[in-house]
Amino acid sequence: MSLSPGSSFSLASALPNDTFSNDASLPNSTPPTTVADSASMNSEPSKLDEITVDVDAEPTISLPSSARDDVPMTDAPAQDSVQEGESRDSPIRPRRSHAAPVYNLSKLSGTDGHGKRRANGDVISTRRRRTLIKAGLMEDDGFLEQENARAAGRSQAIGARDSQSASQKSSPRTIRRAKPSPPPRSSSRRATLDVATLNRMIVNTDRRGRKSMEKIAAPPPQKISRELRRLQDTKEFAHVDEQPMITTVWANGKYVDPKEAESRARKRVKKDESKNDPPAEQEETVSPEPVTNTRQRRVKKYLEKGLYSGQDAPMDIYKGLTMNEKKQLSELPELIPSGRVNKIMPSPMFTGLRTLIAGRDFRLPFHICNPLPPGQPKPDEWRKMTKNRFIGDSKDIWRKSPHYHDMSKCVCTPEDGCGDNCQNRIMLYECDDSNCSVGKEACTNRAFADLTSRRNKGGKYRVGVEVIKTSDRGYGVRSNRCFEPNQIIMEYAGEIITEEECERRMNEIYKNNDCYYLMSFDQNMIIDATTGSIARFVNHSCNPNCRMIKWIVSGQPRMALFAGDKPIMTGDELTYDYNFDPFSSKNVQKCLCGQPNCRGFLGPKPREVKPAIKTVLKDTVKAGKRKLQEFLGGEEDKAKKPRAKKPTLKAITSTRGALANVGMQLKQGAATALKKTVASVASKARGKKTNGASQTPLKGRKSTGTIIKKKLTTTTRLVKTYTKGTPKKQTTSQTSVTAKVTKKTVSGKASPKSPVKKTPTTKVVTQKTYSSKGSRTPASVKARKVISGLSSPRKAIEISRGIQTITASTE
Ligand SMILES: C[S@@+](CC[C@H](N)C(=O)[O-])C[C@H]1O[C@@H](n2cnc3c(N)ncnc32)[C@H](O)[C@@H]1O
Repeated sequence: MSLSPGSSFSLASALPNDTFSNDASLPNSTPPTTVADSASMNSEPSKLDEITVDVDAEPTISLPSSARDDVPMTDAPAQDSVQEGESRDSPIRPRRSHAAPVYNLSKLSGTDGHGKRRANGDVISTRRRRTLIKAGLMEDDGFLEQENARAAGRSQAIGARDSQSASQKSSPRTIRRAKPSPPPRSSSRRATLDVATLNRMIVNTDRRGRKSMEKIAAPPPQKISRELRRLQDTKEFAHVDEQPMITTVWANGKYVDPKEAESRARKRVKKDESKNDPPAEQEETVSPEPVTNTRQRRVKKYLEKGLYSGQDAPMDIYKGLTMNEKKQLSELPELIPSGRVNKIMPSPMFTGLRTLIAGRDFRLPFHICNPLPPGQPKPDEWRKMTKNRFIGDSKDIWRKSPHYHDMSKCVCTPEDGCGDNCQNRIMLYECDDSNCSVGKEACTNRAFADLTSRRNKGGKYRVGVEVIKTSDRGYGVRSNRCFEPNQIIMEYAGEIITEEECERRMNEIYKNNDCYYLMSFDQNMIIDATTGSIARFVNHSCNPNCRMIKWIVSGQPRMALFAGDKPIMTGDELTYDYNFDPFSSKNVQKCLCGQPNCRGFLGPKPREVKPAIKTVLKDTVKAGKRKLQEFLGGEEDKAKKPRAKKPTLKAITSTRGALANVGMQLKQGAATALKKTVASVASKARGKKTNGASQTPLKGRKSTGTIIKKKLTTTTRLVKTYTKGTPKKQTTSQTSVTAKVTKKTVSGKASPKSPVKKTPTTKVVTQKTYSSKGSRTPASVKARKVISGLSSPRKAIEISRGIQTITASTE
């Protein structure tokens, strides 16, 4: 093998400390097999061998094809080169003639001095050894040549070769090529590289190429999970099915038997065939071709005009609209006419254009609880509290003040169920085991207990209310469910404070507030629900659907919001009449309840009613007196005079309802209000009975006469109360209380003036207590206190500033 002088390169081989496999330990045991070996064996140590490669002598570098077939590709060039330089017939060489060429790469690359790796039992040479089997390097016989040529001045080598071949061949191409090639580059980056570097480059190139080839040939194994690795040798992994796979077909949740399906399909085909079969005479002529799929595709029918047929979009959608509506319409991009007329299923919106523009409120079905999604905004200052808490001196005052234990006791029977006639109910006392013998199951006068158990069960439906943000009145409360008339909804709970504390808070803490949450309570104390229950968010309305009522529960007064006389539907905003006392004109707030009877501002009930009441009262007093006279006279001279015809009333609904009606009648100024009231009570009672709305069993009700008497005397007493006392402060509480007094009177057959003396029953005793010690009567105390509070000295008035008076609550 020889290279032209110009194209020769030096092949450095590590000779003295060559780390070639056996060289260090057994120099003679393994004969040199490569150029490097032979060179190293025959040359002086630490001397670079210079191998001259003749680039032009192509046959010497690339084996003849015949020879290549016989010899492994990797070995051929090396062997050839050996054959050239050495004796092929050497007794030692042939044995290893097929060995791959080995290069001492560390030596070649100059990294032989970098370090050594010690192995057990090895005699470590002083140099690091690195063996590279140049397998594949010579696979392409032109590769080495090209690399060498490139490294040692490719242009020169190729030029030389080209010129030679050009002289040999005379094809036009070769002629063209024979043109004088540009002079070889005198300086090239690679040309100046030493052999070691070049070799390293060759090796690297080879390694990279081989790797990439390997990658293409066999992509790197994908990472598989441990479980799969364990399964690798299983048949399942290899997708080898030992048993035949049974596939089942299911349609509409039913197993489809393939045989059955097949037979059915066959039958269907037959049917179709028979349908499509030509007449018998033609049958003979038709060749028996196999029928493939004779089923015809069904033609789809589209509905051109459907539900809204005849409601084509108007060409001029602005026609007939007002200017404002036109403007609004033009702002709705989806309604801008596109020019296309929708002929298929026109939308009904074209007929409801106005509705679409204006929008329309709708009401959910009554049984749908549709709570707001969580995360609604809540006022920062609100701290929720579901039970009353005494603050400061209020506790001591409360302790010292009279309590209401044993002040009312009902005599209902389980059949009565503590209905409308229940003494406790009438007195606004909640029944419990201490004052009611009917029992938990049958008693229907345990609203607060019911509320507690309902809330304890939890859930939005049971709570039944939620805080909403109104458009103009701040927060409000709406129902999440339906409530029956007079059903308890929620308790108004908060901090119970004294008047002094209230005043302090008003002057110091709430002085800049727009909203007040102060409610007149009991014993001249106030519930401040700034920290309190949800009920504090209930807004005012001049035509409310709820009432705030104070009840005595286990001897303690408690306030709660109750549904009014009408049921409350899901989604209704809950309101009650604040009967607000703004104290000064500065505090007067505009009422935004939007009711037809709105008073225009948040304030007490109008005083204009007074004269009317006075007039009415006078008349009513007269009428009442007359009635009473008649009644009492009738009682006394029963035998002498025939009694007035009694209405056939068997039950009444509630005293409160009746009295509300009375109030209404008084406002109308009718002197005959009494009669009408009685009539309305009677009719209402009848109605309730018919409808079954009342929870009171009718069985236990007393005689009609008694009930009517009660009502009659009630009215009388009411009138007297107003006449004697402070008619301005008419309240339902008063009426309720008065009703009791009257009832006593009736049952005791005593005069209204001295009901106590003539009350023989337990009921009467209780009532007597109230009437004789008016200040101790819970409801009357409450009512009177408020009344006196409103007309009391300045301080009291100041304190009541912004307080929703109890009169409002109990209405
Ligand atoms: C007890 S708070 C009711 C809850 C209050 N809306 C809130 O956002 O907290 C009473 C205050 O609500 C407002 N309010 C209640 N009802 C109103 C009505 N009908 N019109 C105007 N404002 C009302 C007034 O500012 C009043 O002082």
